[in-house]
Amino acid sequence: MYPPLPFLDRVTLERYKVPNSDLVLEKNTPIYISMTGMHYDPEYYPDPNKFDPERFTEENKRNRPPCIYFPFGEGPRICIGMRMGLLQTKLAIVTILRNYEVTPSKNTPIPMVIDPKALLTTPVGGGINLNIRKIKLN
Ligand code: HEM
Repeated sequence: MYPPLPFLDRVTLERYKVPNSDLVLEKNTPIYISMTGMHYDPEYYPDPNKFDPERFTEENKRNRPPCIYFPFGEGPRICIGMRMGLLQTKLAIVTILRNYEVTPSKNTPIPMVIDPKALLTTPVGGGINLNIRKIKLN
């Protein structure tokens, strides 16, 4: 749910009237799109701070409108390294979880508090404390 990059930036190439509103964006207006805001919008993600992997079943993904979950951006400038990023992340998680048990500690912030001054999505304090225990394989 937490996008590592919390927002996308764009610039209008021409004057644009936002449909169903009086808002007009002049040419060359910088636009910032909050991915964190979209990913935590209770209209699409009820109880957004709850850990609920069911949100990402194929059926639930299909039923959401586009651009409601887009951690790699969207459109012609979507992240070119998306597949590599997903692969690396899954490999890292599997490599850790096959050797270690990871559990919250008494110092784990739940929910995580995001540093409002950080450019990237970063917890306040710069990290998340967890208990890590090596799994003994027979
Ligand atoms: C979990 C990992 C990653 C995340 C969450 C991520 C996220 C993003 C996001 C949000 C954008 C902006 C897209 C937009 O404006 O619509 C972007 C752009 C980009 N990313 Fe990634 N990225 C990841 C990994 C990678 C990797 C592994 C590479 C290269 C090997 C990469 C290369 C790029 C490049 C070159 C762009 C600019 C694309 C353009 O402007 O045409 N990213 N990424």
